[in-house]
Amino acid sequence: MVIRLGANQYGKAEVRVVAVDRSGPQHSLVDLTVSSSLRGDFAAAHTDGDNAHVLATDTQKNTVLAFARDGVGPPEAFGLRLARHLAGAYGWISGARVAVDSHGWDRITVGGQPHGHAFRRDGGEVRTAVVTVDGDGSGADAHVLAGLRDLVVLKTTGSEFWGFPRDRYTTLAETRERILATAVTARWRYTVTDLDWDAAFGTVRTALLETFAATHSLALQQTLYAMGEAALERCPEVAEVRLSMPNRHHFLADLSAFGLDNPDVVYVAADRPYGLIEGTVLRDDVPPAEVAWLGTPGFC
Ligand SMILES: O=c1[nH]c(=O)c2[nH]c(=O)[nH]c2[nH]1
Repeated sequence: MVIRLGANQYGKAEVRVVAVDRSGPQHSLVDLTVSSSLRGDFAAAHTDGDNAHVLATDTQKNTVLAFARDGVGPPEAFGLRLARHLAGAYGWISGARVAVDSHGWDRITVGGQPHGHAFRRDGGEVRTAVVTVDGDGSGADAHVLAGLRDLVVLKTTGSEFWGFPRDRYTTLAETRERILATAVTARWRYTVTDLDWDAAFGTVRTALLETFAATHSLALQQTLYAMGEAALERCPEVAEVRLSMPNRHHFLADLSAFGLDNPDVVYVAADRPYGLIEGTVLRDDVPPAEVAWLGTPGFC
């Protein structure tokens, strides 16, 4: 029997970095959580404790902070800079993955005027980017995923669920009227590495939101597909969209014990369990790039 080291990667997870631009009277800030992972020949560190190939995770953290000194820009661009640098740092490093979560802040309004240096955290939604450089960081081997998570949406009508099979365990009533609510996690893969990242992100996010609202839903699965389809239609640089959408069930409350009817007014917002609807929508004329998704946990 031979025991050997299999796939491995290592890096610094969740470096929290806030970079402030004070160059004008209206300050701006970016608030990031950055995780780096390196792939390559690190066998000796595992088998012999030989750290000659180990770019310390502390160094990786410092690199994140140092790179933020020069301005950050969109998370995709920051991830590309970092991943290219890390992948090219030493010959034994064969690739780098950098994940960047961007936390939004809104300017506080005082007396109707946007304040220059006071901000309010803008809810739970997070913009995400994952850059993978497979190779020495020089170019064509880079992949960019953009995305978002915890985009919480709800519609009060335009959602039905019926026509599903019934067996001896089925109790769910068919419905032609229900609340549809979810917290969208989405990641999409670009076919390019040079793009107006903020504009493309805005296009896809708007496509997701508008389609959630506009689709008369017969199932969350149908809404998911329509959202992915709209993203691909509106952003030609996107090859595939992966979506994970928990069905945040809202059950009509039974008020009959109180002698009250309930004509679609009062709902119990259930916490768990929840349906979990996940899917990929993709162009079939673009080659897959599984390396872009390596290390991305869960469905997307
Ligand atoms: O949109 C839905 N899809 C399902 O698969 C499902 N299953 C369920 O119980 N409710 C729902 N709703």
